[in-house]
Amino acid sequence: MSNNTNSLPLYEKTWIKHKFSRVVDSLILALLLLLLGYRVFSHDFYTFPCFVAFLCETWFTYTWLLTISTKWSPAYCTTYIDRLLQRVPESELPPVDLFVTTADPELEPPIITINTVLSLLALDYPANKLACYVSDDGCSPLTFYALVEASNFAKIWIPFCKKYNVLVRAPFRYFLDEDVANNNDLPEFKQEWLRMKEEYEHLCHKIQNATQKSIPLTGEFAIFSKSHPRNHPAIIKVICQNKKCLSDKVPHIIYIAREKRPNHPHHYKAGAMNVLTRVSGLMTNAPYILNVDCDMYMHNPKTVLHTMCIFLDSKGDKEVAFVQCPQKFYDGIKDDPFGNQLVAIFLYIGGGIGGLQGIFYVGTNCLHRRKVIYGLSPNIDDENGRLSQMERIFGTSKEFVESAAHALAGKKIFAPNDNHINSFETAIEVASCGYEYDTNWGKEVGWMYGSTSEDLLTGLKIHVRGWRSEFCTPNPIAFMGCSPQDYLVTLSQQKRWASGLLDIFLSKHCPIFGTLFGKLQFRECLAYIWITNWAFRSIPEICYAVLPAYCIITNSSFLPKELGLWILTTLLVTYNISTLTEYLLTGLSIQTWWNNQRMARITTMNVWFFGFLAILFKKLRISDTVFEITRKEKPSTVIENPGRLIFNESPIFLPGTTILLIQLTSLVINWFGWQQPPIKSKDGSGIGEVFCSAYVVVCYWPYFKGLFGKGHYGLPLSTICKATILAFLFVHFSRSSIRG
Ligand SMILES: O=c1ccn([C@@H]2O[C@H](COP(=O)(O)OP(=O)(O)O[C@H]3O[C@H](CO)[C@@H](O)[C@H](O)[C@H]3O)[C@@H](O)[C@H]2O)c(=O)[nH]1
Ligand SMILES: [Mn+2]
Repeated sequence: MSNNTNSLPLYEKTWIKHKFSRVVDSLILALLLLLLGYRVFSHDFYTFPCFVAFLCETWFTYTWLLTISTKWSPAYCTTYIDRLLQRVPESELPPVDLFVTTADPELEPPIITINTVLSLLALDYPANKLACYVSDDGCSPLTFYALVEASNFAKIWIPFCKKYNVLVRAPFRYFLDEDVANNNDLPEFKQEWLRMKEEYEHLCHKIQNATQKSIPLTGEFAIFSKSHPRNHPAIIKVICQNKKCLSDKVPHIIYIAREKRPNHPHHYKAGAMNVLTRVSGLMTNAPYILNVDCDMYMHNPKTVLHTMCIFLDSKGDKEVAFVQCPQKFYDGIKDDPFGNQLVAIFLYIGGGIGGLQGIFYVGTNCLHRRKVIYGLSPNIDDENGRLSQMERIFGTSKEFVESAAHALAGKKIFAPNDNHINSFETAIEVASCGYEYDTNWGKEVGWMYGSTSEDLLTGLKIHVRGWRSEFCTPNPIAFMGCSPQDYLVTLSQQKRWASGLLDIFLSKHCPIFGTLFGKLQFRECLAYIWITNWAFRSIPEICYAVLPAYCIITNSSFLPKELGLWILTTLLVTYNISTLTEYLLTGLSIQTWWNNQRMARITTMNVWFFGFLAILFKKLRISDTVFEITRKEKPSTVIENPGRLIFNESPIFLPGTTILLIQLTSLVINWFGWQQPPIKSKDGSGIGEVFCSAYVVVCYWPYFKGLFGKGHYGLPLSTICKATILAFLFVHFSRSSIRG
């Protein structure tokens, strides 16, 4: 029997053949190609609007090719924890270091961060195998205070969770559901539940008080008195130490604020991750690293066991570099009005990439092998050649180089002991801002520098070395997080992503080189191109959106005639039916589908366009890109009109407003018949152009409401004025272009 179970795999990967969606996707591709062919051979190919339309449609075809290649062969993993636990005794489960990053106590309230930490500490995994490292880029005594208090609460919270097998181990979510207490039959449960709730409220209260009154900077906190968030020495504090190394106590908790000095680039999150990697390397040096952003919490306490099934399976051992888990967002606004819940994209694109060389690393909710982070390639156990150069690669700390050598060799060395945890001096050294000079940190080892999408770049470099990755989707979902609750936050996030991704495409890390000179598989490369080209998409979409208006104003036509028009119509209908079916099959509403379609258009033409400009300016050395941290809402904040777009003076609203005004002008011109006579009698604009223009207006309906909205729901007058001038110029130049 036991022999039998020992030979069973710990995880299985199944490829799904969605016949229907493959047929529909191919049909769309065929229609796109037909349309292009039709245009090339039609007599008006060389008119300006038709030629522009042709260029845009060529781009759409290219994007569609990338899309279907990416989602063609989705695969999902099933993991068997029971087999794992039979095969590997608890005492032999590998240690895991848990990394949490936080950067600003205002934008990321400490109460959110400690909930993340608590959910991780209470994992279903032996506590003596875990160590939680929190990086605080804000160097805030408040965050430190909150962690100290949370570690005290953890002493009762963890046993409670494990005793009653609690599912949601982030208290702020757990206590939302009052029914939990009422539905449980155990008499002592209710009492303990009430006590726990009281203790948690007490904890929140203390943190709240500390936020308002500011903490006296004496004793443990004295060190913060001399610190400024951007100018301070490294601060490392062991908040909690599992001294006796017991499997049912609170894991180690270590607070780290890396050194920061003005004029020293700190590389945002990637820099923080590298400091965490080095400090943990000195202290516990676990062979696996789980990293979670402070705005996510562990929703399935068995997640680490699930991912271990993949890592420890004999197949996965030499090839799987990291295991990425999906996330969902809590408190999403009904019908996803800003298109930021990313449900369908995670399922269809995420699953699709999972079926290729492996899912992308998305920066959070992911377990890495430490040795891969240290630059190891697959199927190589110990790169002896490297050892001589270790100092050049990893920096001058002897202790760290030694620990890295252990990690690379995959030796099961450490029972972490007090000496390691207390090796402060070296820890401070590796957390200093000058430590990385002349080393390979951020270039070949650790998290990669140079893009604000450090996550994708880091994963890409790993794939280029020939590693695979897996998508682990346990049920219930592994992680939950908070998505931006208002539109302005969504904007800054999307802009950072689009620019960071394009930055990768235009750098020496371009995925195409990865396939030509590295081990990046061809279709995986296409998937990377698909994502890193987001910002480029803005240009053809903007052109395509203003074309109908241009045609109405100049009384010309960009739509193909006769058969061509049929092809285009069938194309649009098929595309919309196919995306709608995907949404319905996922259990999403029609309204969600429409909101997502509309926001995709708005986001592409505005936010991604600004992402494109940001990279253009970076390349021209006019300005550099920065990592703008997204604001996380406090758990109880209520927004009065959550689904509605809000606006401010930012130029990011200018393109959208201009596009909308251009359409409205052209519709008015058409209505009153103020067009010029067409150059050739039968080639004027017609009902088709009017329909397209009206469609753009419908997509921009939130902006339309913004024209008349009040307060932050209204577009600022200055933006409307600038957009009016731009729209006027557009009409003027369109008209003179045909006269000239
Ligand atoms: O200088 C910095 C900036 C950010 N962070 C942390 O980075 C994480 C992500 O920042 P957030 O503002 O939440 O950005 P998101 O857009 O939500 O993050 C997504 O996109 C990022 C790349 O743009 C990835 O790093 C993230 O993992 C991914 O969740 C947070 O924990 C921050 O505390 C730092 O530690 N230092
Ligand atoms: Mn986030």
